[in-house]
Amino acid sequence: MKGYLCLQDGTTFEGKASRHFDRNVQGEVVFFTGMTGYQEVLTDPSYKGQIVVFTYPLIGNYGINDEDGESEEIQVSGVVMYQCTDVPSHFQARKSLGTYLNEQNIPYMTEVDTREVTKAIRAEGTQQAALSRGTDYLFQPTKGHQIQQVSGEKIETYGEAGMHVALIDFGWKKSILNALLERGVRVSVLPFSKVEMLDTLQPDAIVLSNGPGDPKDTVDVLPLLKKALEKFPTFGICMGHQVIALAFGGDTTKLTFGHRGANHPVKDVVSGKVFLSSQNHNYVVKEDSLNGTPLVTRFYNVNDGSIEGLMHDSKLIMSAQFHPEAHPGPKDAEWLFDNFLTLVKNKGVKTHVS
Ligand SMILES: NC(=O)CC[C@H](N)C(=O)O
Repeated sequence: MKGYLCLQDGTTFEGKASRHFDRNVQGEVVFFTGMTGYQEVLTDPSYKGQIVVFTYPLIGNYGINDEDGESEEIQVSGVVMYQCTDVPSHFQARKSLGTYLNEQNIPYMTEVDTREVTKAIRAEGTQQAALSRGTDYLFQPTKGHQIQQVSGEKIETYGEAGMHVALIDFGWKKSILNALLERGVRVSVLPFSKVEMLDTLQPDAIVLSNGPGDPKDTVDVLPLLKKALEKFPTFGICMGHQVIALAFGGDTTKLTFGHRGANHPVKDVVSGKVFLSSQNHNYVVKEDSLNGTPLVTRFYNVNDGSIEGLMHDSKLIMSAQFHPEAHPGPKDAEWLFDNFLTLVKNKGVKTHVS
């Protein structure tokens, strides 16, 4: 059966529709360039509501396992691939990717020229798109604020003892929690709408999580958050990084087409080193908006020069636009967790160098 990926600019792509192609889905269309990591991408809450195009031509070859989910369920609205294998091969594989998508009623398309789709997105920018049975899909107005859809409602605690970190939940990935637990940290996951609870929790440090949609959706909590940032050592990851910039009076803007993949080079201006990073974002901090704020740029993207991380000029506040927790992608930036936790332990103030 035929299916169509319809972009809002009128371009359409034909492909083969999956078994559960019985409802049209609309979402922002984005492309991910990693060769592996599809399970992590599909379950990462930062992808909430998006239609993901995998540019690598063969997806699903190691199946779906019990370990790699970043949350309990698939978060994307639809998936577009060139080829999706029905016969996975891996000792941990529990089911095929197609079965997993069908079980959760997520429509997907195969036999799509994903290179052509990617070229269209690169030329015209990230936009709304639909998976539809026909080419005449009628676009609906979009409803914002995806963070509310993925952020939890109550405080959850993990780990027994050790330094206490509050993980502010904008839609956290399991790998961020794991990176902290592996380092002997006790974690309280705190919904972003309950930031005022930090005064009761009195953590040793806070980590601001990743999350879906526009970082400006957090505007209501920014004044409270800024007070917390000035009080507790803070590390912001992806949306958390963007929120730190906004809280201190910086600004964010949307890239024409975001960074999503496992090999984005980032330069650390402190060490002069370049490393590869895992990325998934549409928005970036505007460099000129940092003038007059206490934030300075620590990391740059080597490809397009955009800001990849910040540090505060006098407090222990640091951030990364990329994903040091990886999953998917290289672990080359994992040292940032060690760096941050060591600085917290040593009450590091000015130096952010490991
Ligand atoms: N992974 C994230 O936290 C993404 C942040 C934000 N939603 C963006 O697209 O830029």
